[in-house]
Amino acid sequence: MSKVINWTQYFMGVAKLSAYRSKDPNTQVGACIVNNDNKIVGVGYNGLPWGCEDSEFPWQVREGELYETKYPYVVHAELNAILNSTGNLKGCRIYVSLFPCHECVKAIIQSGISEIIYEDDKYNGTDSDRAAKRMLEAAGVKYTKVEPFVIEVK
Ligand SMILES: Nc1ccn([C@H]2C[C@H](O)[C@@H](COP(=O)(O)O)O2)c(=O)n1
Ligand SMILES: [Zn+2]
Repeated sequence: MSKVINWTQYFMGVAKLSAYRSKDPNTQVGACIVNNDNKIVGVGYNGLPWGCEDSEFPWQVREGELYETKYPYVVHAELNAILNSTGNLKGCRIYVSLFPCHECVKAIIQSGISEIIYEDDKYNGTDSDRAAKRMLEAAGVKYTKVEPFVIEVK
């Protein structure tokens, strides 16, 4: 019999596939926004803004001057998905491979997205993560962790 995946696996699968487009050598993140009709209305991954060549900007992590790291330049997956989206996001869900940072959470709340579904939370307990959850709880935006899944093809 053919394998059928559920909606969560499907949309998280799209988010994770999108992550493979990221040039970040350390952390690839993907996001997929879905409306109440289960239609995909935006996808994104972490990458540089338009016109900023991957080969001309740094990809280093936290050592040295901020200017020489990736952090001031990278657009996060969730923000890219919001910016790439079509139409009103009120009541939509966002599927992300990694729990959003505090900056993306601000954009998620302001865009009207009402639920976050995520798989990884490697920054759990950091100040950014705690601030993100504090804002989500105040704003009444739900967040749900799902277990990673593997599709077996026979
Ligand atoms: N929810 C998230 C968290 C992080 N990102 C991006 C930003 C960077 O490209 C990378 C994190 O870098 P690290 O310090 O883990 O090497 O992931 C995102 O898009 N969404
Ligand atoms: Zn972020």
